[in-house]
Amino acid sequence: MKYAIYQMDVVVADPEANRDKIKNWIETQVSKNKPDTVVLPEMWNAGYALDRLEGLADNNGENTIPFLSNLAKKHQINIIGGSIANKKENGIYNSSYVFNRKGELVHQYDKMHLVPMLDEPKYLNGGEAKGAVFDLDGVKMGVIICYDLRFPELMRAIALQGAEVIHVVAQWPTARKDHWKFLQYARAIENQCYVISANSSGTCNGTDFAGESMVINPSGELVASGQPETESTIDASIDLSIVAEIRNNIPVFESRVPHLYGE
Ligand SMILES: NC(=O)CCC(=O)C(=O)O
Repeated sequence: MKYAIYQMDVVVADPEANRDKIKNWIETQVSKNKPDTVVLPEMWNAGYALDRLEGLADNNGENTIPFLSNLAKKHQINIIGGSIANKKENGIYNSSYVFNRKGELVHQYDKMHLVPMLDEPKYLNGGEAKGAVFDLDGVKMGVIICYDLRFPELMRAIALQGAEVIHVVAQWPTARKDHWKFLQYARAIENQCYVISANSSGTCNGTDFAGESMVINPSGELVASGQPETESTIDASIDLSIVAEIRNNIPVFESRVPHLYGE
């Protein structure tokens, strides 16, 4: 499966400009490399303009869902749609949508762990749906959002449901870039799955975002990565046969003893 990852400089507080950027970027990728799957970063509609989200957030995906669905269908690509600020009945969420090649919405997820260091708990509601897997081109996959990466329980739950590829969509700051990188290696190794991330670059309210989006294989080897702090595209192909191979050689899932973990 061929991937193109958009390590995007999100235009703060300008959803229309960001939709234009994404449309142009997808059209360029399709004409250049014909990817099977593209990945977008976190909060790409508004960035971290949290105090202005009342006016900027989408309403239950009413702009984002048709926008991404049409692009997926038109170009026959899968889209891991990053995430957006999204207004629902009882508040604003950080919501992710995933579309298959037919433009069908196959998965949605609201970020469950809100990041205190970026003030999310003050402005957003946390999602309450259980982590779940979806299917793209016959492959079981998952998606988590940025700060979720610090909670191994969530990725483990998704891997236990059979995910072979887990995406991390992010706006992770440069200030903690080593955590960003090492946690992704750890999650890939412990869950013996591909970890594929799309981080943003650029700056919002004095916070610089790290870039360095990554593709890590189930053995913990780096397949591809983006430049630090620079808008760019990461192209990578993944070989799914490695997942079964590593899971056979080091049978971590069979060696688990959950009844002894005191949960
Ligand atoms: N957008 C985020 O969730 C950032 C997470 C972060 O800054 C951290 O975990 O550190």
